[in-house]
Amino acid sequence: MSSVTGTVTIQQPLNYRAGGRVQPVDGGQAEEVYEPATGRVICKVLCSGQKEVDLAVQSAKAAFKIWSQMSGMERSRVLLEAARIIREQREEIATMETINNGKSIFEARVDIDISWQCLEYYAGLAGSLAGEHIQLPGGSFGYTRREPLGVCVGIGAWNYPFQIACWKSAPALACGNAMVFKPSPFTPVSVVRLAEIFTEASVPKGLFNVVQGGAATGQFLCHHPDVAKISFTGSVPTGIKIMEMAAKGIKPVTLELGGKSPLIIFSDCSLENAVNGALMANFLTQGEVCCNGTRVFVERKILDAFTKEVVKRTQKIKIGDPLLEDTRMGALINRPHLDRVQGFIKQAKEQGAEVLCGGDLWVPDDPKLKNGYYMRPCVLGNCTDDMTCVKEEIFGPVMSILPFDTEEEVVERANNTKFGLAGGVFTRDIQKAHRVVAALKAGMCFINNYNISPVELPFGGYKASGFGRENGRAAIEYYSQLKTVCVEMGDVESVF
Ligand SMILES: NC(=O)C1=CN([C@@H]2O[C@H](COP(=O)(O)OP(=O)(O)OC[C@H]3O[C@@H](n4cnc5c(N)ncnc54)[C@H](O)[C@@H]3O)[C@@H](O)[C@H]2O)C=CC1
Ligand SMILES: C[N+](C)(C)CCCC(=O)O
Repeated sequence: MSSVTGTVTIQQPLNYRAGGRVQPVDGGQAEEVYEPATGRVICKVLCSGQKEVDLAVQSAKAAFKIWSQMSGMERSRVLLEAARIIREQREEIATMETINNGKSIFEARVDIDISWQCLEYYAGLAGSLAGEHIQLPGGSFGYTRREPLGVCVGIGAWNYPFQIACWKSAPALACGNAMVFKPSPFTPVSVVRLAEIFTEASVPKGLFNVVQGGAATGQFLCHHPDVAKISFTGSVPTGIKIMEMAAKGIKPVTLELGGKSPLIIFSDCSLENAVNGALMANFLTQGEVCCNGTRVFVERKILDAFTKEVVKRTQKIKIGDPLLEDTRMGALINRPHLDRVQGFIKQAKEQGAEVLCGGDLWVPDDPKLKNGYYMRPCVLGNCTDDMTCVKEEIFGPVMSILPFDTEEEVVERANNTKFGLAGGVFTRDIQKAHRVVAALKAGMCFINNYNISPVELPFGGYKASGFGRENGRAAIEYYSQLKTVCVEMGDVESVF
């Protein structure tokens, strides 16, 4: 693949089943796939119908029979090999991700590193997944077996296409499950590469399959009787629908949904670290990150100093061709989304917020980028808790600054949201730091940093941000089930 923006087209089929790329046997509605940096169509994706979804599930079911019988150590070796191949092909995968998503190559490389680290981590756990032995009276005993669930479905969002697929498939496969994955129709490309890598690493054919499509394809997957579990990353409204469908089949679900997370900056922080943290919390992947700390609460004493510095640094963010080495912000995912983000900024102004920098469209000099979906990262001042920009997830590069006076007040305001994905605090006072994160109603909290992703740590939400966890040991619980075996060593003492 040539790595120049504006040149790539993709011809190969984007479904993956039984160990190879295939065209779907039914459905067939074609959706255009864009390169956000240029607005160019790079391919068309064919949405899968019910028959194709069934074939993918049957293929996974057949592979499950083999994979689930292998030992954890055997599975570990295969996953380690997949991690090695991803590492080896890091540049090619990151380039593909940048072309299809619009994020900078700098960030895409980090995403791919987190992806292979995730596979390595679960490969490491696979060999030690086990039940326990429990002694009972008279020499009898019981034991538990940690068993896989079967065919798991993964449904992904478009902001971290490859990484989301790894966060779901790595623990699923480590536990002995098979998977059918459906990426967002906006970013169908890189996940098929992951499927090929699993095959190259010698998983049984059909263990990891990809079906392409939107809501209709997703519904066929969720309703399929042979699907044992659904892990979903996406918006709250779709999460609700997924849970309703899962309820009909009594299928367990993991929901990684949206957020409107607070970042609390106390006056006793290191200002430089806090400013860096606020940029990390708001501007990765053009702000299209579920756990972003978009409500930046700043203690009034340092409001001016913090605001001045954060605006200065935001204005310096290099926007441009995402495949260039020095670009730090690329293009948003598509035109409707860019318009939506612009709409939030317009509404914020109408409601009394002040645009301290950015928020307007970025107009490139390079003619090949002129139809790309760029905007300047935005900092909003003069915000209040009741404004739409402070309440709703914007999913774009828009930070809202909110002054506060006391710890008690800020904790209450930080928790005053339907969401609960993440939260952060910057302070040098260790007691205060731990006290405040303990009081935050959010699943992923950061002290003196933000938006880093060690795969060893569980990630997931409270409240409307969902439930279940990805990463860390915790994810094992969501991809396995316990069988209890009770063993009698004596005679049966019948009641009858
Ligand atoms: N908590 C987390 O880990 C993350 C959450 N998100 C959230 O995702 C949203 C943005 O992603 P989008 O792709 O726009 O979300 P979305 O909810 O529109 O779509 C997510 C996925 O669900 C599929 N889908 C849509 N309707 C469906 C249905 N009725 N049945 C089955 N599948 C269906 C889509 O095709 C896509 O693959 C944001 O709200 C963001 O906060 C995004 C990334 C990470
Ligand atoms: C990698 N990280 C922490 C920046 C974001 C992960 C969650 C998401 O998929 O939005």
